[in-house]
Amino acid sequence: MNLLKNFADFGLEPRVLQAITELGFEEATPIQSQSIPIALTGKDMIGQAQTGTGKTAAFGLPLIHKIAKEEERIVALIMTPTRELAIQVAEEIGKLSRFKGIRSLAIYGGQDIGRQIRALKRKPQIIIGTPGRLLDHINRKTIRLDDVQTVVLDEADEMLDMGFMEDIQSILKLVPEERQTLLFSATMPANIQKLASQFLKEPEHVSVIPKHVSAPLIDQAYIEVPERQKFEALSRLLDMESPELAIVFGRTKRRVDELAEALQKRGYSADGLHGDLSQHQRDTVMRKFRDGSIDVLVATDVAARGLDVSGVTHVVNFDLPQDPESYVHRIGRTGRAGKEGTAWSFVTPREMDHLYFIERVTRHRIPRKPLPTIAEAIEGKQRIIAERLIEVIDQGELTEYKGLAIQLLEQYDSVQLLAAAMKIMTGDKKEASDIHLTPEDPIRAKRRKPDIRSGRKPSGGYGGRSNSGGGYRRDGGSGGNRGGYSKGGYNRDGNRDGGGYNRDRNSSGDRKPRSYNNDRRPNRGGDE
Ligand SMILES: Nc1ncnc2c1ncn2[C@@H]1O[C@H](COP(=O)(O)OP(=O)(O)OP(=O)(O)O)[C@@H](O)[C@H]1O
Ligand SMILES: [Mg+2]
Repeated sequence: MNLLKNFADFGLEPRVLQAITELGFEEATPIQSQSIPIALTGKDMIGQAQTGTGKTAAFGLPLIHKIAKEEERIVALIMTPTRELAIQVAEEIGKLSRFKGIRSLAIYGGQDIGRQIRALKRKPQIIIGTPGRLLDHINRKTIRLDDVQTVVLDEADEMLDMGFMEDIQSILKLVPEERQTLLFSATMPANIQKLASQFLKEPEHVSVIPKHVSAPLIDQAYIEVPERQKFEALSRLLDMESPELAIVFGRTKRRVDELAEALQKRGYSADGLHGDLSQHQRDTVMRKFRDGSIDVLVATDVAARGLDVSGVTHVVNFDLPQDPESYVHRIGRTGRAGKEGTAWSFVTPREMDHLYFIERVTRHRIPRKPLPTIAEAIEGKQRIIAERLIEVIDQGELTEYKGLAIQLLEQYDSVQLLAAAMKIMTGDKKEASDIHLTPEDPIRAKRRKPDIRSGRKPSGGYGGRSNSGGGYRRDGGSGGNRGGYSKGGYNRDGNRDGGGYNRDRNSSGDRKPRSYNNDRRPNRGGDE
């Protein structure tokens, strides 16, 4: 197959190409090369490619190309499992359709419905929404789907897993039969076939799974650590590596709250994100993380899917995820768009079997790494302080401090003075004795056939690593560096629909089984 890499060769209209150029996309990623021509023909398709390899534009560009600016009806519907993802996808669609003047709108729970109804009056052609709130609008007759020509299910497998099957069924019943349906995710567990056979017509399958991992973009490792030492391990890792931005995944909402608080006590700039926060709180945390006013985002799996924040250099699984799919998506929050990233997982001794299970399903061996020593942590912290000092010297503007500096140097030794300044900069972090984390029970390995995940291509694997086959060139090649592409303004994050939903444990610590039952359905009461 002769794959096109140049966006201009797809026959996309000039105003769409202009947006692509503006975003700094120099060439199409493999999933884009393969999907765009198929999507343009109007056929149904299933697209699978690794995290961070541009699936949004893969379905977004053909959609935008086809819609006429004058259109006043909703002709395209994109569904996502979480609110932040709806917001983020809407942002990306907005950027890609900017010069064409297409109107798109995000519709999600937790936001004032009146505001959404007013925005709908501006006649958007593309709706990006979470299933619950979409149904709400459909019932209120504020959204009509009679004219929808294209439906996209982003993170389709997760929507199933969250119990959205019935909602999706109800929504799709209202969309004309002769529509085009596209389904995208980095993971395709076997149950996705059920959804596909029900909603898609003779779909083309596009699967970009690299055969050889020449240079993984995500450096994965696990650290065996007893439950009660996890916090110390995390502190040491953060000190040693000083991530630009890090996401730390915890199993439950309670865990996230406690961990975020503990990190703050220790002087880290951290905050928590989970489904029990108000939408306003969720938005605020995400905005702070995006603009760098916090460096550590502690989150439940609400942040595992689709979230695209540039500058995330590290992902830490403070608690191992239950599902291998979740592992793949969580670590995929780093190593995106050709950038490198690091992903560590804490594994308690009793969870080693579960780690092997994740390795088997993802077909990737995760190397073991020793717990960083205190000396390494201190060294890391000091290195960062030294770098900061040098940066400040380079910036100049020190005149007003110089007088006092000279005075002090007359009385004290220079090394001693500098050491004292560095000690202050290190911050006065509270001891671990002040930190309280409720222990989590170990996750037990589930039985599942290794092949179950891969849908059509059992020979593949979705080890959550990008490489030459997966996406971008990492050697400064044209795809690897997005040049002047903006870091994204406000909310471009992922997030779950149901505020009360928890795949994690609820605050009282009960484990929610990961199966289809009503308990696991998003609690939309008061949320949608
Ligand atoms: N052709 C391209 N060249 C450079 N950057 C791109 C290109 N296409 C998309 N991107 C950027 O890459 C990043 C990741 O894209 P996107 O979020 O669509 O990934 P994804 O495949 O959907 O990942 P996930 O599985 O985690 O949802 C985004 O910031 C996007 O703007
Ligand atoms: Mg995505």
